[in-house]
Amino acid sequence: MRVAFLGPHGTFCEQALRTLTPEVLGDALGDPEPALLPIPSTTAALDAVRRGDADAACVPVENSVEGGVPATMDGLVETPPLLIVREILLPVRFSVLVRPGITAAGVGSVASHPHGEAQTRRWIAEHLPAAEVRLTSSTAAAAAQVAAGEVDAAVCAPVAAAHHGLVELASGVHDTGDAVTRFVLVRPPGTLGLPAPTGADRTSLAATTVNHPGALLAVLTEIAVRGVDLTRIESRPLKDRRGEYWFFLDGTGHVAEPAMGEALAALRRRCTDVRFLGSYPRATVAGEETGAGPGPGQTVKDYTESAAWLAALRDGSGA
Ligand SMILES: O=C(O)C(=O)C[C@]1(C(=O)O)C=C[C@@H](O)C=C1
Repeated sequence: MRVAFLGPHGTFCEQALRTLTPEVLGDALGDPEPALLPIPSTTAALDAVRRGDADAACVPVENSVEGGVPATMDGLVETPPLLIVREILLPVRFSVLVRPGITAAGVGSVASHPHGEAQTRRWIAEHLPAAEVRLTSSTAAAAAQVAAGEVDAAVCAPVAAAHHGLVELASGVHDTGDAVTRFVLVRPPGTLGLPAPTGADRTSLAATTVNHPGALLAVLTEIAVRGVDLTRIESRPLKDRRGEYWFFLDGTGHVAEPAMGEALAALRRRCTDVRFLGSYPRATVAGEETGAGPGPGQTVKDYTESAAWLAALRDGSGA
């Protein structure tokens, strides 16, 4: 199997993918040791899976400082559908890499991925105020441009130095400590089925609805009344219908569980379009709280018991 990732070698995306153990990869993809395939953009990585040139892709979806990655969100709602089967949380720490012999005084230009630039903007303004800032398709692409002599410095992962023959001019240059980027592993639905529920899962979906007063509130209410803990909401324009949006919603729970299943069915009735993007084990970083549990009447046991009670009413055996 081949897993596409945002390349070239040395990206945070590659590091995230490499944190997955053979056991997890075997479980998620059916192959514990897939070949890793660097692809120059998130869009191209998702396209490669849709075309069958790759069997899965690892792509960045959001960063705790800069927010969602628009190209990934737009790519996830395209068709044919792709299924998120794992999420990976990677703490991100940036270095400034240069060709050997270059000093800060010799840096006239500095390059990074837009999310990398956003997380180091203050540092760059203070330490390289005269440098022209250039944006690249990934942080490692910036390192490759430095190696090729096209730009003087790259703001990227320290591991990119070894891949591109560069040296560290500065390390720990991020403006906010403890930044985390969330990546997802996607594959086509079908063959392997969904990841099994673990009891600590997340479900991702995208929904769009016609505009009327309270339309979004109604969507959120369907989720809230079933005790699903909403962990993210973000919107992207529909693009071909001005003023209409995809709402990207993440909530705790698995589609196989009654609360999430019922919430999805309700959204299907209420929304113009709903895309199920996947149910997969929830990742946490060290020391992170997992959030509040279900409220009164909202546990899986509560749902199962009330469904059994209703079934008995319907078949005449209960009252
Ligand atoms: O360019 C990379 O190295 C990536 O993996 C992409 C990405 C992102 O899209 O947020 C990942 C982590 C960092 O937040 C900066 C860039």
